[in-house]
Amino acid sequence: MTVAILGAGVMGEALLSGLVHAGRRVSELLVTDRRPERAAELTERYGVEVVDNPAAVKRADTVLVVVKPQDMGALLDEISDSARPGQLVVSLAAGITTTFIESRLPSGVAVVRVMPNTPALVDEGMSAISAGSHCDEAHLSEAEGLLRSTGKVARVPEKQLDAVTAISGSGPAYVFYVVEAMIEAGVHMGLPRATATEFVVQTLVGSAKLLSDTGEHPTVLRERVTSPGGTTAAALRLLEDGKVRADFLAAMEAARDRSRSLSSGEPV
Ligand SMILES: NC(=O)C1=CN([C@@H]2O[C@H](COP(=O)(O)OP(=O)(O)OC[C@H]3O[C@@H](n4cnc5c(N)ncnc54)[C@H](OP(=O)(O)O)[C@@H]3O)[C@@H](O)[C@H]2O)C=CC1
Ligand SMILES: O=C(O)[C@@H]1CCC=N1
Repeated sequence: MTVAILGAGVMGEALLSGLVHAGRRVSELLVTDRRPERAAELTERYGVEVVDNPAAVKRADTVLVVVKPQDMGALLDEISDSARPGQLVVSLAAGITTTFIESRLPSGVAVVRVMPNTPALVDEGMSAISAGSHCDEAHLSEAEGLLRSTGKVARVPEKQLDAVTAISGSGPAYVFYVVEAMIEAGVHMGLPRATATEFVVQTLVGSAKLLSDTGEHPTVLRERVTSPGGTTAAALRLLEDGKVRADFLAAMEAARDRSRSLSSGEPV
């Protein structure tokens, strides 16, 4: 079974590396990229064959499309003549609907839409997948199996994908933003940058493990840290006064709205 990855950027490489680590034979993988030097880099790193987009689609059973949303229209036009009914096309592009993709490919091509995230690079990704209109269970299971090599996978109705994009697709960026802010705070208070970084990163890793291993609600875990009249309560009061929680809600609504607008080709 041959799998082609069209677009070998951040997410394309995460998929490639996940598939290779999961034991998929390199001889059954193909990659494409707009910049030949990037494709050559991946050949050197993974031993994978680089071809052009139409050739990749002709040779592959399953095609993973991992270009930016703004590049999807042109790419689909380029591969349309090479795609065939029954073939599976899996799109990872934010905001691009299965209807948009299906309308640009021959009828009968099965389309699955995925929203992954960058922890896929370390096999700790969270991917949501949704079926297009010509998909059967075998297509969905196939897509699920491919994504599982980069972390967890869950099926969601496509109408939830814009919210998922806002929460888990963009989510790592919010976490890194908070980490940056905490490190800067440590530096402001006189800690060496390396010390602040080590303490913040391990606090993040430990807290994530606590959430995931115990399954406890974050409110319970937060309350356990917050001693009456103590240091945490003093910090949290400031965050509440600053409406940080409300800002998070508004920020993620902005991400969801941007995801919704991408299919219509709204300019950057
Ligand atoms: N990064 C993330 O956290 C996430 C990204 N996604 C989605 O994944 C997709 C890819 O994102 P990301 O990997 O970050 O983006 P990148 O820009 O890193 O990767 C896209 C790659 O596709 C190449 N490309 C563009 N057009 C073509 C084409 N016609 N044929 C072959 N290759 C092409 C680009 O080349 P060039 O460099 O020349 O532009 C680039 O190397 C996006 O649609 C994004 O919405 C989804 C969830 C999370
Ligand atoms: O910022 C973006 O548009 C992409 C989709 C989700 C994460 N990165």
